[in-house]
Amino acid sequence: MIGRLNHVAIAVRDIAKASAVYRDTLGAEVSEKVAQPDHGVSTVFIHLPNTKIELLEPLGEGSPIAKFLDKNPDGGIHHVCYEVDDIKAARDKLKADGARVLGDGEPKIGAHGKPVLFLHPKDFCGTLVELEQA
Ligand SMILES: CC[C@@H](C(=O)O)C(=O)SCCNC(=O)CCNC(=O)[C@H](O)C(C)(C)COP(=O)(O)OP(=O)(O)OC[C@H]1O[C@@H](n2cnc3c(N)ncnc32)[C@H](O)[C@@H]1OP(=O)(O)O
Ligand SMILES: [Co+2]
Repeated sequence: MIGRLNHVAIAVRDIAKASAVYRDTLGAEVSEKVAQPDHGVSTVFIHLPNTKIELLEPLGEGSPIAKFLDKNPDGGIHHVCYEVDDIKAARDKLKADGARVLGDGEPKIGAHGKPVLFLHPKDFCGTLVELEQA
């Protein structure tokens, strides 16, 4: 069902500082910061030849990455995002198999303008999984 690795997300407290590490120390191509108010985060994408790194910084009250950063104050890998051809078909199969789809279960539009869903980390080897429609 899952296809390409779309991105690996890293949660950070200071996205400007993290962007500088990737741009200046690691020599990567780094995008501008974009606010994603529907998701409670700001994002920066690092473009690598075979995938992307998504830097996440909390935005507003009740950000979904706030607790994660409380537990991991230096930041850390927050989720992996896999592409699927049909996100609603993937959701329905995963639910039928007993996996927990987060939120209200309806896809939201993600950072790439495509539908995304999140799956509970306890059902996927301790890793929060994002699905993005290819
Ligand atoms: C920009 C848009 C989009 C894109 O297009 O790329 C994005 O990436 S948005 C990214 C941010 N959005 C989300 O993360 C949405 C989904 N997340 C959630 O619904 C919640 O954050 C959560 C995963 C259900 C966690 O809930 P929370 O209340 O924050 O924490 P808990 O303490 O209740 O966590 C329960 C349990 O799970 C462990 N956990 C939490 N987060 C992670 C994680 N990222 N990776 C691995 N494990 C995680 C947490 O430690 C708890 O475990 P125990 O302590 O053992 O109970
Ligand atoms: Co993501």
